[in-house]
Amino acid sequence: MEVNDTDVRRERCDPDRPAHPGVFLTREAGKSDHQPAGLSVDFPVSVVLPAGGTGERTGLRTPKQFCSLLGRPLISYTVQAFERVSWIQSVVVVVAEENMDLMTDVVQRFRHTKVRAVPGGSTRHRSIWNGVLALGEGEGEGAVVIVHDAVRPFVDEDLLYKIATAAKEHGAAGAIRPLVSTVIATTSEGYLDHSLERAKYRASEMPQGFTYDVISRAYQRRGSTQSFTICPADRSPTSGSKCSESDFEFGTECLHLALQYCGTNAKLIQGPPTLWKVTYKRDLAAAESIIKDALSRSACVITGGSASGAALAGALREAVGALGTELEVVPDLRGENARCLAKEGNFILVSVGPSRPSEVEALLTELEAANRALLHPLVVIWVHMSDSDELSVSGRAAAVMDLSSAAKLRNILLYGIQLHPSKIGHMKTKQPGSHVWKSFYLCVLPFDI
Ligand SMILES: Nc1ccn([C@@H]2O[C@H](COP(=O)(O)OP(=O)(O)OP(=O)(O)O)[C@@H](O)[C@H]2O)c(=O)n1
Ligand SMILES: O=C(CO)[C@H](O)[C@H](O)COP(=O)(O)O
Repeated sequence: MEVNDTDVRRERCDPDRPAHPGVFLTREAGKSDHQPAGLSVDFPVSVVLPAGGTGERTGLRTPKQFCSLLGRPLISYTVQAFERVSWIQSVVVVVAEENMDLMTDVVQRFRHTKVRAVPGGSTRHRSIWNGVLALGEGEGEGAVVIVHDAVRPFVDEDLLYKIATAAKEHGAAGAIRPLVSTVIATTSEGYLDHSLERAKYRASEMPQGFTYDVISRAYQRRGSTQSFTICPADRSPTSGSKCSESDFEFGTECLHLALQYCGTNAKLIQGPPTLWKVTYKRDLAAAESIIKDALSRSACVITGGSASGAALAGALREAVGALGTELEVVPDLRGENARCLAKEGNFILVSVGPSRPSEVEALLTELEAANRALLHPLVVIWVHMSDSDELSVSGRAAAVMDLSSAAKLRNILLYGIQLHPSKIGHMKTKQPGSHVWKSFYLCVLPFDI
């Protein structure tokens, strides 16, 4: 999926206009290698992810948060988005009682480390409140709680930081987006009653952040005798009233509860278009394609150290660079180059001359040891250029096919491409994108797909 520059520019000029839904970056669970330099907070931050819904609007039997995107449940992507942020201490995922085992399995399979699952309630507000209660007062004074729908997987650290620090300062903060459609009120007979001036309103999105004091008091039930200290952000709560059963049953907005019952005016922060919530079945397909797109944006090319391998890799880099994919070329994965193992992206192994499936085997072993195919399928392409007339019908092709079948069981998709120099022509002397590169693509022979 391409982000159209014009859309992005337009959004920058006119914040009231929504643009393209955008892209996101994934990282491995528990790792924070992408962390923008210097982001840290000096107060505890925990997260509540409500994931206790049934996803009725998708029309699917499986709740959307457990639907699989590239072999991994949606909830795992959302958890990962928080887990990779070093200054977030813990994540409470709230799931329906009957899905507790499923969630435990997700946590184990994808090796999530900061996560705890607790049972949800019959509505979103009840689930969120259960999550806040599970955090407990142990969170302590001054702690910030971020609430985020489990079905909004594309949230980045920058925004989380802005929300957390604004919540700390103002008591509550929430992400907003410009409205896509005008909001109108209807009469009970189904006629237009009035319409709202679109530019004055915003869509309330997630994440939202609260000091622990504010969120705890916002959810205090009527009739509850528990007392809370008054937090600094407190101004004029509505005549001492507390959250009603009707709020718990029909409410859709935590920021509203903070305003109504703590007198806290949330600070609003415009977030990126990627905050959109997976609601319908088509959103699952869109989320998967965004993930796929992000995963195919970069790859590491390993040349084996030969000059011919490096030349082939260089030509490949220029060609795919023109298509928007970034290639990092290294001779091997030793020493400094081992950093490529920790980076997002796929792998291309280039070899020129005699075929050596053992090189491929060694790479697969390294990738497996680094857990590179744990969170999503990893693509490895072996590009082999050989003068030999014998192209694919050979013992070595069979060997690669065996490797490919074994790799597939480990979530690695191995593809083999054999190039024959006589069919490629003067590849090195031609510009990327020229007819020679077209023939590069045309003369590939897959060992196994
Ligand atoms: N009793 C509930 C209902 C909803 N949620 C969570 O709140 C988030 C946003 O809600 P929504 O998109 O409405 O999810 P569902 O209620 O599952 O969807 P639907 O309304 O289509 O049934 C989701 O992560 C959902 O799992 C929850 O934790 N507990
Ligand atoms: O945007 C939100 C809060 O501001 C919520 O995600 C939204 O209200 C959830 O509503 P629903 O569960 O009905 O989709």
